[in-house]
Amino acid sequence: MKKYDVIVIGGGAGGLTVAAGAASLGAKVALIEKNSELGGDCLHYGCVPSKAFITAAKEVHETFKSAKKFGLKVEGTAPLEHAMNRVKEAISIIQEHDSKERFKQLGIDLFEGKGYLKTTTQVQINKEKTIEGKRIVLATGSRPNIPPIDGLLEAGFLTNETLFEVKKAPKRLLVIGGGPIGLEMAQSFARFGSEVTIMEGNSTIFSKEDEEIVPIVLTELQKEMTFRFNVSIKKVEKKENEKIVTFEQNGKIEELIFDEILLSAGRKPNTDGLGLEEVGVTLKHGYAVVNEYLQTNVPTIYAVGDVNGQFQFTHAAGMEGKVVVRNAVFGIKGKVKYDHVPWVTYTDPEVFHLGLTEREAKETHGDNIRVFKVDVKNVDRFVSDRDAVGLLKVITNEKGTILGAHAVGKNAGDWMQEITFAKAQGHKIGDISNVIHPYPTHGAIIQQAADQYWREKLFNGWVPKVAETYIKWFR
Ligand SMILES: Cc1cc2nc3c(=O)[nH]c(=O)nc-3n(C[C@H](O)[C@H](O)[C@H](O)COP(=O)(O)OP(=O)(O)OC[C@H]3O[C@@H](n4cnc5c(N)ncnc54)[C@H](O)[C@@H]3O)c2cc1C
Ligand SMILES: NC(=O)c1ccc[n+]([C@@H]2O[C@H](COP(=O)([O-])OP(=O)(O)OC[C@H]3O[C@@H](n4cnc5c(N)ncnc54)[C@H](O)[C@@H]3O)[C@@H](O)[C@H]2O)c1
Repeated sequence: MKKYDVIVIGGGAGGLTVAAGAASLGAKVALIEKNSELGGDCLHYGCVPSKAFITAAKEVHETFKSAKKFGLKVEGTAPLEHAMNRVKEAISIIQEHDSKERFKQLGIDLFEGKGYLKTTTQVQINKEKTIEGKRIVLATGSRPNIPPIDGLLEAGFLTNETLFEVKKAPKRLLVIGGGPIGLEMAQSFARFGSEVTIMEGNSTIFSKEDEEIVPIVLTELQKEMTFRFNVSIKKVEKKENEKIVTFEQNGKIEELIFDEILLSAGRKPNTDGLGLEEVGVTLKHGYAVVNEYLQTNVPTIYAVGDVNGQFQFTHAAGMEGKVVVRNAVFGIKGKVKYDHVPWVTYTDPEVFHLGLTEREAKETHGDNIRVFKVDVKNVDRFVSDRDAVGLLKVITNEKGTILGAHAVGKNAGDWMQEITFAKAQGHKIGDISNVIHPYPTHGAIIQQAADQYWREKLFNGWVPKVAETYIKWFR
């Protein structure tokens, strides 16, 4: 039986980081992937195709908007096929980074097939070959959650795994679930001409976001699609090409007809059929439970990425992968820290999230917090670009240490990155005031928040008193 230092099961964002990191540091690594290509969900059915689709849709939207502004005439509906071709092109270009050749050149043994844990150190591939590893890293990701709605399976639906194969935008599209997948894709389909309805079980969208950010983005999204909140979908019936959806909202039963359904109702971990329970790994709601070292209760088995149910983002999987390389390969006990993990929802306008919301900061720090807000209307570049919808919020403690930062606005994901750096490096909000921001950039909004901190200090602290005395004396 072939022996390895590390066996990685799953060749997505998390697994590839562990495999490449461990191999480049000299460990003997086996990587098992059930699909014919590496890259996982992010590359094939997630971040990459969705962002290519979003950009194509944004271009179509901007074309109509700009034409109207300039009194030009643009007619018709953009063909969805062009966008889907772009999606394929993006995948194939980025696929080269994750090519099998690249990983083989790092000395990694690649196995195509399904991994199954025979023991706490042995993995069987496709019930044929068995290999042994000192450490095993689970990086098997997640898949769409399919809620038990009567008739849904029979009526058929799209998920993130099938939506990028669609050739023509459905006329009436129902999106079940108003999380990031649903919202990003709903807006894109709307921009290709679909009449989109989002049905959400909760009373709002963006439930993890700061409460002042949510109404701003919701108001913008409502201009392009219809939202139904507090909905319980009872059944779906297919009649010829139509899907009849019966649902309850505010105690009232209603029926609506759609041409297609997109399911974006959360994720399920890929832990079934892996033999985890048999070797004693503890699961919670199907996710592999890990400690702060990303180790399961079985000391030889670690878990990174979506499968451990912590932060379901590519950059979080990558960060966790690096922690596991240290812990599983070198035995240096490094703890995983999520305090500085930001995320962005790529709706238009975008929503950026880092750290505590104002409500969470109040819960943990009481009244000893400061909140600095800048409306994008007060930032010249947003005004001159006519993109003056949005808000920045930075939440600090009394001393100016950044606890959280949140923003909604055009390309917020890009211009907010500076604050992630500041927070991660332990810089205080006031430090940003000394950073020169070229005029007129969108990023200058962060400097404006930092300037507020100093203004508050100057006008409320000991400085004005000293200054007053000094000026009197000086005269
Ligand atoms: C539509 C969509 C958009 C998204 N957009 C973003 C975004 O913009 N930014 C962001 O940060 N995140 C985004 N995400 C989330 C991101 O895709 C995931 O968090 C990320 O892919 C998780 O990486 P992973 O390595 O845990 O899992 P994956 O990338 O899913 O990789 C798991 C791999 O394991 C393989 N596998 C599973 N079981 C086995 C087995 N038994 N044996 C062998 N191989 C197996 C799978 O085939 C897969 O290749 C998006 C997700 C979706 C669905
Ligand atoms: N931009 C990004 O970084 C990005 C983009 C897409 C996805 N992701 C990642 O993927 C994860 C999964 O995204 P998601 O949108 O599928 O999941 P989600 O869990 O974030 O949201 C699912 C939504 O569906 C609702 N829902 C569930 N069942 C329902 C039902 N039967 N009827 C009506 N509503 C229902 C839930 O209340 C929830 O609001 C995200 O949490 C995120 O970590 C990230």
